[in-house]
Amino acid sequence: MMGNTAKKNLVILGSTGSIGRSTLDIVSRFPDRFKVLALAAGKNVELLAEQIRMFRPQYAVIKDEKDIPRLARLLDSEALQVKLLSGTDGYRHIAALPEADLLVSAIVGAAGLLPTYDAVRAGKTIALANKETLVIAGKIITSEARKSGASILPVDSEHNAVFQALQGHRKDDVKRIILTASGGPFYNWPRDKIEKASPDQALKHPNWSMGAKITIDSATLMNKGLEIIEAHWLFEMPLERIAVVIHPESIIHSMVEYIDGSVIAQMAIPDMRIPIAYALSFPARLKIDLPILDLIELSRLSFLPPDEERFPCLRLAREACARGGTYPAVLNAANEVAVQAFLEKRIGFYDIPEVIQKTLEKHGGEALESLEQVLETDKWAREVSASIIAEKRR
Ligand SMILES: NC(=O)C1=CN([C@@H]2O[C@H](COP(=O)(O)OP(=O)(O)OC[C@H]3O[C@@H](n4cnc5c(N)ncnc54)[C@H](OP(=O)(O)O)[C@@H]3O)[C@@H](O)[C@H]2O)C=CC1
Ligand SMILES: CC(=O)[C@@H](O)[C@H](O)COP(=O)(O)O
Ligand SMILES: [Mn+2]
Repeated sequence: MMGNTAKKNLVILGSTGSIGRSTLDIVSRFPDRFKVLALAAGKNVELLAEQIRMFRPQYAVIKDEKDIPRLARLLDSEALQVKLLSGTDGYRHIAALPEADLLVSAIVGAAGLLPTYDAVRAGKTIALANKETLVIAGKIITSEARKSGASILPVDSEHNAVFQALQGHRKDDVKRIILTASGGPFYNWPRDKIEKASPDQALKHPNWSMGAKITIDSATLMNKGLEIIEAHWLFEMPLERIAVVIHPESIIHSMVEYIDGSVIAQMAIPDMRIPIAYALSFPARLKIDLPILDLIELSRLSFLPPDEERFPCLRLAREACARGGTYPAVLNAANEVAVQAFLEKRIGFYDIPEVIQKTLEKHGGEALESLEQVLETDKWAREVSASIIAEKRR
């Protein structure tokens, strides 16, 4: 039982990533409020070792077992008290530790699904950054959360904004959710220029500093497509009542429109430590020393409609959500494969939506019944999209 003065025991999946590092920045500012129980990284052994030395968790997990000896060598004898685990079993073990109060789910991609699912089944509070989990298995995750009593607190800036704008209001009074999108680096580029965009250009997000995968998703607008599906599950909102507006300044992080015409927006500087702090401390707020939002200096905020002709991923995501069942899992897996291929310069920018569309066209589609089915669909879609890419390169 958490008292007012008890520290929250945190498990942080993806601690070496952009969200993980921002989370640890917040934790380091509030040593009286939070204790790091477990950390989990992918391959960044050096950074994980540094984090272990600094935060002294009881558990740490790395993806490959073969990296454990190198990780152990980087630790001093005191830090070596940590129990080192590896792989999916390790992530799943720490996700459901009985002594954990809150799990930060910040592994990128479908790899975050199983540990997040375990935390949900264990009835934990989950600060959810890993949107892919809800995209591919939203029905299963939300239904398990209802059964176990798990709370899912959104970290994704738009969903965190919507969550804030919903506080103190009646769900029945909501007319629409309006998600803002920066539009990415290419929102005002013509199609023929976007077509030749390089990974380096796509990785230059105008407002946010994030991991490579989500940054490319922002450039294609697939990020907003995934966020529509995420909002659909998180807020039980029908697809047709989730709108997207391009807002290049990323100051309004999203809005809720009510039946009386009131629109409640959450605004802040684009810094993920703000939504992370809110999720970590909800319903309280933490006093964080960050630059203020200076509206006079900003002077204007702008809004434009999204262009699905230049950014077809938005349409593909909406269609996959409308078709439902296993389609969003196919969309997500094909996107992960295509984004990786783009980053490795094996395909061009507009090959991303093409690969996703072709993969979706090959899919039969089933009603979503089980986690196993999600994993099988994910595997199938990865194989199909990889073969479409291989065929294109022949
Ligand atoms: N960054 C942001 O501002 C935002 C991110 N999100 C979401 O949060 C999640 C994380 O994003 P972000 O922090 O940017 O991503 P990063 O790429 O910066 O970090 C990803 C983290 O996941 C780990 N990881 C990668 N692959 C695997 C794997 N197969 N198994 C286990 N761990 C793995 C990485 O480990 P390592 O580096 O050690 O290999 C790293 O710790 C994504 O789902 C993203 O959509 C949502 C809103 C905003
Ligand atoms: C910070 C965050 O939540 C990201 O999802 C961000 O919103 C990406 O920016 P886009 O609006 O460009 O997708
Ligand atoms: Mn977002």
